[in-house]
Amino acid sequence: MKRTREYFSIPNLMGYFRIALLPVFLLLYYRADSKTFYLAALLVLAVSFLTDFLDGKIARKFNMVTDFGKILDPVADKLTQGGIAVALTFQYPLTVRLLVFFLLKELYMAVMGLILMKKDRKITGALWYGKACTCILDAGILLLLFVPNLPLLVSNAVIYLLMAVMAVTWGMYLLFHIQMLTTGEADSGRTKGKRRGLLITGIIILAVISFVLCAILPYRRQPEVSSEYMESFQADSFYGEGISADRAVMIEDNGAALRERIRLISQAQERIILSTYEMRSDTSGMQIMAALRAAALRGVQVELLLDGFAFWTQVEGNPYFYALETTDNVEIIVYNRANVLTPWKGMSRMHEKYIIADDRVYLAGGRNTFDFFLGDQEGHKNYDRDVLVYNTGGADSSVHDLVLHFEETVAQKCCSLWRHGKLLENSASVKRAAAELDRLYVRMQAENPQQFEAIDYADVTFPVNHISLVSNPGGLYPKEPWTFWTLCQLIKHADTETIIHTPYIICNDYMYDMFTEICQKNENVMLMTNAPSTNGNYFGAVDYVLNKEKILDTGLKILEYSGNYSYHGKSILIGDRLSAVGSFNMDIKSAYQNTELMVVIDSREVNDQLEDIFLDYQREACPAAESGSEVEELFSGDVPGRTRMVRRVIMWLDPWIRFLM
Ligand SMILES: O=P(O)(O)OC[C@H](O)CO
Repeated sequence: MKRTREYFSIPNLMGYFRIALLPVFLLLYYRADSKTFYLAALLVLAVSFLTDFLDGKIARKFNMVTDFGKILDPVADKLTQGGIAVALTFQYPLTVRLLVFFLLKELYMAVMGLILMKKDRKITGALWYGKACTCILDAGILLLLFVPNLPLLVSNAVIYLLMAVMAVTWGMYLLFHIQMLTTGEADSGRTKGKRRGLLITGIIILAVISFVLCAILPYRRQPEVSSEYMESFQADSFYGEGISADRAVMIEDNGAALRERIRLISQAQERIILSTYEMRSDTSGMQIMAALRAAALRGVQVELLLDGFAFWTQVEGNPYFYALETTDNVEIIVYNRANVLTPWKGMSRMHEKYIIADDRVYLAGGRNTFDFFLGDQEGHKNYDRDVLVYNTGGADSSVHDLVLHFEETVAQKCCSLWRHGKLLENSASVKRAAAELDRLYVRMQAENPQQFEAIDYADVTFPVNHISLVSNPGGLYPKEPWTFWTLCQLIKHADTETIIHTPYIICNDYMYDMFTEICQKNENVMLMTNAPSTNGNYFGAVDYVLNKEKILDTGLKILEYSGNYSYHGKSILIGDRLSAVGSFNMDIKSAYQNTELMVVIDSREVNDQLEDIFLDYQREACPAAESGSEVEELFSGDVPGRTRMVRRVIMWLDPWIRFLM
């Protein structure tokens, strides 16, 4: 009778109620595709927390503390924590790993608790690290739960931090338990704790310094171009006699750039290759993913090559990319995946941006795969450029060279297939993301059917004499500056009017010398770059201001672009035949660290088209003044405080690490 009364005491009934609330919370959170469901789920959780807070108080105040209650309360706590972790997997797939880790740790704690109890070992003093871990875990989980749609970088960082905190705590518990089992008691004293704390802080500081040095030092020296490569260069090979199999046209408008990508993907029959430096799951990125998934589902082989740094900030942990990757016929390949254990490899990036459909058509240029570059998205825009190349059917088409280039790139050791466990594949967030991509594709077809229609590319492209691809050597670490050197040789060789458009210009001495050499031979070399106020890249803006005199001293005629949006196009007009378009910025990173791809087109018509485009931009540009007040402008009152602060930090860092910027 007493037992029955214990089971049904008010605090214990509150404990059952808490457990009963769990499925309600999970159901609401799972269905939370609108604010109402989401708030309802959070309300249920709040009621559960309140009940937890009150049941102990009631038990103590009204003398209702029972042995059964002592077990029920922590069980309800753990179930709620576990339930929250499960709920998080609906939104953030990576929390599956957190959940597994959490369960393993709790299992260990339960088993060790039983062993210690059996051996009659009593724990004296509070285990501060256990409490600290619970606090940090709760704070992190509540952050993930209450702040929906956190940037991926933040949610990933929180998840990995929580796992690291759990791992450290687990390690400390392990030492504690060993001590308990061997000596029968364990010291949780403050002095020892303080000493251990200092040691850990010292180790962390040392690790951070070593990490930074290892990441930076390998890139301080930049290699020269080998004589072998120089000897292999033949300027004439960039020009063609007669008409080649390729036809080409510049794609200038961001809306057209998205439409042409969708058309190209939806018309592909056998294979799509997409190489992109950065891809996001925003409006345009989602449309590309939806189209790629649809293509894969109809049997087209889809290969997506992503850079390893952007992969970490945009892809890892993103349910839409998991949904795409789990689709049959899709392979996601990661170039130099960011790894904290090998910081010396970290600075080499895959920066090429191109998409190929079968052996028929490709787009290559400076556009990344997100809203700043694709589609007409409100509030997001950069000006940029692709060249669309159409193979009319001949064996001499550059599309074959590009496919070969892709295959050589992904065959390198630094490229790996993205693999993840079945656990993630089957998580609710991934399944939901796949369904969302499929619905989006149907909607795109209904709302914008024209972009799915086949067009005769011959009608919209110009004849071409020859197309050559220029790229840097493969491998990680600083590379010979093949692309920079080759472009400079072409400019030198042509000895005619040349206009370079680059969003940023950050040069080392070799690059300055090369420009000086070019300008001594050819007075008509103009370079347009963003004015500091228009430059979307903090490093680019600051370094330009600091080194403007040096740039002007080379003899280059500099124009500063100050239109409505930041200019991101990377192209060169060489005389009246050659046009180079691609990913190459006139900076040290593009010259020595990144993979880059420039498409050099010999075609008077394409050259004319690019010249008109250049003139349009140049109307909104002014010649750079010898010395200006740019430094003050970077920090003027109109500039938002946060931007000013970032610029100040970069200004201080620039002389030390400009080779990485
Ligand atoms: O703006 P992007 O896409 O040319 O990338 C610039 C980065 O610094 C890569 O080197």
